Amino acid sequence: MMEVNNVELVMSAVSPTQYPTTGYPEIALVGRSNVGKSSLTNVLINRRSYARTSSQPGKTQTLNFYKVEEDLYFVDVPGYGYAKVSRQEREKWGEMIETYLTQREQLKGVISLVDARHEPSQEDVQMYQWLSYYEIPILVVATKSDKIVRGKWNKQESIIKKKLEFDKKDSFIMFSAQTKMGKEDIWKWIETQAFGGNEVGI
Ligand SMILES: Nc1nc2c(ncn2[C@@H]2O[C@H](COP(=O)(O)OP(=O)(O)OP(=O)(O)O)[C@@H](O)[C@H]2O)c(=O)[nH]1
Ligand SMILES: [Mg+2]
Repeated sequence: MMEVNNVELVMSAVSPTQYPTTGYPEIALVGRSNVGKSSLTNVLINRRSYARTSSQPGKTQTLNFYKVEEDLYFVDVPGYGYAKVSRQEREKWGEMIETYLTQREQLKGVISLVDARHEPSQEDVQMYQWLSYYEIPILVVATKSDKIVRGKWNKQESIIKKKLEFDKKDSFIMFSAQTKMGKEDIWKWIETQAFGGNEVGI
């Protein structure tokens, strides 16, 4: 697992002209508002509260590029499914992330977060199907697993995979930002996508 000492939020971007130009591989995090994207980012980079987490959904409004060492970027994508934004804002959001996800050469994979407790929403399914269509490597992370008893993890995994029409070529990991369960496996997936399996930075 990559040992992270240095992280920097280098850019909050809304358009391609603002994306970083260093050329490092990028891993994006997507999921509905409040699902735990910022919390996962913080666990991966060993910070308690580097990426802003909030109990108020819809806090993150831009593509946030976190530079991890001189190796890669995590891109925190603003959450979908936040009801209180206007249709116009939603359309703008859609355009921003569609442009990023379909046109960014440096993008090596997407971590799609779902809530471990629930069947994925229609928007979760749409996002997963959409990423599949563009042949983007996907890791589905079922987060907040600390909120369900261990005995139900397998059942929840089946429910989530069935609803998403999960493809075997993708990966699935149960995670908790509270217990950090799944962190090492998520790092392994990231390193494989970003560097073809060669560990760096240790
Ligand atoms: N128990 C538990 N709570 C979590 C976990 N992950 C996130 N949370 C909580 O869920 C809330 C939302 O987490 P964030 O990480 O801010 O969610 P986000 O997806 O970044 O939300 P937006 O930026 O609004 O899209 C916060 O109160 C977190 O503390 C987890 O694994 N377990
Ligand atoms: Mg966030």
